[in-house]
Amino acid sequence: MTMPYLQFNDITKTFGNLDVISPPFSLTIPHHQFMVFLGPSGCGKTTLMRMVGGLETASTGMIALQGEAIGEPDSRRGMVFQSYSSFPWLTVEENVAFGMRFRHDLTKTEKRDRAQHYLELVGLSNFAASYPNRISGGMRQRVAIARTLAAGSEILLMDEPFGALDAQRREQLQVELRRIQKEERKTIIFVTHDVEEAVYLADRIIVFSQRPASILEDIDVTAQIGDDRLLELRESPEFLKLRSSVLHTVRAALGSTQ
Ligand SMILES: Nc1ncnc2c1ncn2[C@@H]1O[C@H](COP(=O)(O)OP(=O)(O)OP(=O)(O)O)[C@@H](O)[C@H]1O
Repeated sequence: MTMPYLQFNDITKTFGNLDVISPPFSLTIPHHQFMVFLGPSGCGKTTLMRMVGGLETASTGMIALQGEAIGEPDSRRGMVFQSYSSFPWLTVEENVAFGMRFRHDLTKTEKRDRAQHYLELVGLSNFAASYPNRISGGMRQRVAIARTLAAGSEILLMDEPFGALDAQRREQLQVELRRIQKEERKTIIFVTHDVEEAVYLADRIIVFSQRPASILEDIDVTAQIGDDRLLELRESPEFLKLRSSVLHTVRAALGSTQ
């Protein structure tokens, strides 16, 4: 039997008197899966993600990565949040290189090559020497993604990373992220409120109930719309059908009838 890659084993979480994850939450995420967590505000998605990152501990239960309990944050698990705080006194390339500061296995030249490779991947080669306050919010988000990839994280934990972007940049980054995830074979947990974004990006969507969070639905997106996410797919009948059914599930989670 193969070892599960990332496994939530009977997790519960309480903050004081507040039950955030309950009943015990269990989920297995295979290697290289693009997983999207979708659910009402405040239901506990971020808390679950922070647990994978090692920033929060479960009240009961365990999260295991390849059979080993998750502990302190390390560079295997990289986090990208909605608002990225870059260092204004470092260039774009230096900000990306900063993600590799603990990679003592890499020489200075290798770090530089890697930084350039990932900047190219996110389409920012021409801005390597720019300073963060001279580029747009969307570009800064790409810097954050490049930095996390350059660090060599095999799991990307992304908490509404595109939330603050305008629709056009958001769509562009969705396309790029999906491409990078497939090319680099990353495992991603991506939190969003946006159903369209969820369906476009995900191999699989977990829809959460209101707090305390439990799984309302586990949707195999790839089985329904395939692996190849061309932009045109968003207008296809199968995409629209799935989007509408996910929307209904999310509305049901909020307790409204329509
Ligand atoms: N450190 C903490 N101490 C006390 N309560 C907390 C703490 N962290 C989170 N909570 C509470 O736990 C609940 C779940 O929060 P969480 O951020 O995980 O939700 P979420 O589903 O990610 O919400 P959103 O989509 O709005 O970001 C919220 O009610 C929040 O106020």
